[in-house]
Amino acid sequence: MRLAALLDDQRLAGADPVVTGLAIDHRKVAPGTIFGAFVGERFNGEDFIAEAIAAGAIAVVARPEAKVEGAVHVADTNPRRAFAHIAARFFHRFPATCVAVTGTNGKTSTVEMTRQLWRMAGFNAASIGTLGITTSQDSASTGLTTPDIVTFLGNMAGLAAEGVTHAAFEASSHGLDQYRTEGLKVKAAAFTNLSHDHLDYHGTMEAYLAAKLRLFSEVVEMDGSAVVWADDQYSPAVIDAVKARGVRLVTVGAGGADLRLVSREPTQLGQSLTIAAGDATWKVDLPLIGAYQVANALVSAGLVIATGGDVGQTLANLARLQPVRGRLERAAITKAGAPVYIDYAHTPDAIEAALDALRPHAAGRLILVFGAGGDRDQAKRPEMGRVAAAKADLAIITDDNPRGEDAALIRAAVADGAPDARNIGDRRAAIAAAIADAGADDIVCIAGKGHEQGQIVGRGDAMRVIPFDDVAVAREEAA
Ligand SMILES: CC(=O)N[C@H]1[C@@H](OP(=O)(O)OP(=O)(O)OC[C@H]2O[C@@H](n3ccc(=O)[nH]c3=O)[C@H](O)[C@@H]2O)O[C@H](CO)[C@@H](O)[C@@H]1O[C@H](C)C(=O)N[C@@H](C)C(=O)N[C@H](CCC(=O)O)C(=O)O
Ligand SMILES: Nc1ncnc2c1ncn2[C@@H]1O[C@H](COP(=O)(O)OP(=O)(O)OP(=O)(O)O)[C@@H](O)[C@H]1O
Ligand SMILES: N[C@H](CCC[C@H](N)C(=O)O)C(=O)O
Ligand SMILES: [Mg+2]
Repeated sequence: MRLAALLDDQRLAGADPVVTGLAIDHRKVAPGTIFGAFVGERFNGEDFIAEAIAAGAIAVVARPEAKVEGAVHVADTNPRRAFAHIAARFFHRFPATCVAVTGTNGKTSTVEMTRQLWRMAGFNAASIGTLGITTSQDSASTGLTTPDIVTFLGNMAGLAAEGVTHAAFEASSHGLDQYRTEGLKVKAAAFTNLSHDHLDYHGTMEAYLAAKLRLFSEVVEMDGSAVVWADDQYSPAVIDAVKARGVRLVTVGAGGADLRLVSREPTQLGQSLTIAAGDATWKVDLPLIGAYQVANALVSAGLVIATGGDVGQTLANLARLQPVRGRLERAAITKAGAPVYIDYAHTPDAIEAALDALRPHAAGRLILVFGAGGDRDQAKRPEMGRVAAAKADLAIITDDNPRGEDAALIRAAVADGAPDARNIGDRRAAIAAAIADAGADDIVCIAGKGHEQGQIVGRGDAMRVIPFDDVAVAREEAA
């Protein structure tokens, strides 16, 4: 592809070079690359423009005030957005139906369930998010929920080339704020919920909400749909944004108009749901426990239906959903007979949702092992402690990716909200203590790491990932 066509600028037609690729890190620039120079948290990408051009960059997308000599300066006051749109034109072929999910909790679960429902309907479908890239054949990890824009669009184009027609992706608030999942046509966007997380980055709940709302007010296609979980405190704000934009609104939940949750009864292996859609009422045996899984399943069904799925078939297929890795996943039964669940809860709200999900299944006590990540939102730590103290019968605070911080100080901050909790830094020892303490009627919940495969310690060059898998450790300690 040639630069003039890509930038849609005929003035460049004279000496029109071939674009070979795109990069946002100057160390990845090769001859023929378009370089995106962004002002970040740690670095100013504009400081690397000269080096990028020396390495062969033919154009630089940067703010108007940036100094660009020896390459085309694509000046834009919002270079991240401009770059995303150029990158989308470069990769150009994406799955025909792409949908995005935002919210504090439930994004990974929802994109994965959406993928499964599409697959059951016979489509070649994929999901992209915290679990990496998942198709029916394959799964590959990417590190971040939403990696950088070049990786994201490159992956999406790769999926399309493999024949994937339907893709669901997580739009994290960081990703939305930094235009990391931009440029391709989003046919439907979903909102799950909003609660305390990532305030280290966004500062206030208002700014955090605003980052998420952009998915509805700017990103989703005008002829697309917004699927909104209706029962969250912030649902009205999202619905207002959807109405202001004028895209089609689909609401789901007890207060939903399109898929209305009429009742929910726990069964031995899951829950029996009654769902009203239009004039019809459907009974669904969802093979998953917990109110939160119902929410994610209904949002997924909403996305599938909003993009053309049959209502009856989609709701019937909910009965065949497979559990999502690390989301209330039962890993083991202890010698005493207590089930051990692994969950990815790492916010106050998620801990509450996970414990509420398990409570009806515990004749005895709920034992919780949990911790908070380092170099992330500090304000959520005592809140997580408070929810744990209120909702668990025994809480054990342990380490969860201390990163560059002193692990003992992170645990102390959590303990501020849970003064009676036990404090066992070593995660394996904490899991072993919970398992040893659990009686036949008790349930153990190990929260915070879900599918993760390592304990992250240190920062920068000193960062190390020590292999650690909650599921494997729970099985070993329960054996
Ligand atoms: C706070 C944050 O989100 N940071 C992300 C962001 O960094 P940034 O734009 O601030 O980048 P920076 O490091 O200051 O550098 C500025 C620019 O200079 C460039 N640069 C920098 C150094 C250099 O030598 N050469 C160079 O060209 C960089 O590529 C960048 O474009 O953009 C980078 C590239 O896309 C990301 O790798 C980085 O994620 C960091 C590692 C991170 O930990 N992010 C987490 C918090 C995150 O994003 N998490 C969410 C999950 C949220 C959830 O699901 O709950 C996610 O979506 O994964
Ligand atoms: N709809 C929901 N409401 C409340 N809590 C939920 C909901 N869905 C999931 N959770 C809780 O949040 C945890 C993480 O779920 P999931 O990975 O699906 O969310 P996510 O939004 O992708 O998280 P992340 O921000 O880390 O990417 C779950 O293990 C569960 O404890
Ligand atoms: N996507 C989440 C993951 C947190 C998981 C938890 N194990 C931690 O490290 O805090 C985040 O970036 O905040
Ligand atoms: Mg996720």
